[in-house]
Amino acid sequence: MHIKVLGAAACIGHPGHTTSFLIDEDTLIDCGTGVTSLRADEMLSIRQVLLTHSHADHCGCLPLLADVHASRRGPGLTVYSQQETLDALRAHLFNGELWPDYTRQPSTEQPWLRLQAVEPGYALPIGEGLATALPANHSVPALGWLIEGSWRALAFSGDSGPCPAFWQWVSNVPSLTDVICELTYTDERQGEAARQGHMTPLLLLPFLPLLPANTHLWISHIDPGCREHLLEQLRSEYSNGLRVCPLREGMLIEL
Ligand SMILES: Nc1ncnc2c1ncn2[C@@H]1O[C@@H]2COP(=O)(O)O[C@H]2[C@H]1O
Repeated sequence: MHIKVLGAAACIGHPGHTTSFLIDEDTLIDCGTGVTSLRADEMLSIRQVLLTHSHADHCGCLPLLADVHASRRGPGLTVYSQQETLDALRAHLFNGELWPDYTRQPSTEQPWLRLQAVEPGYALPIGEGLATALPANHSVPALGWLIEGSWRALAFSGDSGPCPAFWQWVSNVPSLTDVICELTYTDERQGEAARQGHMTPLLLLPFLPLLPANTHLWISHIDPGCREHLLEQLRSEYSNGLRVCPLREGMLIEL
């Protein structure tokens, strides 16, 4: 299995795209603006979206992706997320006003967009691997996702402030080699991080010793105003063998 980073930024603005990762050819984690770099035929190959939460930087391109399937008579998509997130999609995106209700078109029995409610622990076979919903702690209901390939496993925190249940979970995955963790603000902005359900280096620090020493820690969702300072802060506060790198669009992670 391979995971291609289509978007990992907190905001748009060239060259940044918001969160979207493509797993093999048919599965997306989140549907931020990163998905717009795919060709239409690649979009038609996507069959499922593992959605972390309802904020627009993570689901804002879902109406347009569903429209590619509808207008080109594609196979349609299934979105997996918590019930609250799916309710928000129905109420605010696919409501017939902001966008056609593709959860009921062309028919309620076989719509272009199918919504499947999941909770942490729900496991879904994808390709030769497994995707499992993980707990998260954000300003709206949110999930992380664990992706287990044949040999290696990657955990994604989604947007989340401190969430001990997430870190306990991933530290018990024997094949874990990679963690993508959001780190939005520097320590000086801990107040905003707490209000919005985001991480700073100091908030992340207590969880890092739970990871195997050679884990790759990829940082996503960095506020563009504090990128270099934030990475310096993390490296100066934690220098204990973890390989820490900012996640970049276009990167491929093999599992
Ligand atoms: N009080 C607030 N709570 C949550 N998000 C906020 C608030 N004020 C501003 N925001 C912004 O809204 C964004 C929603 O998505 P994010 O959580 O990625 O980042 C959040 C902030 O950039």
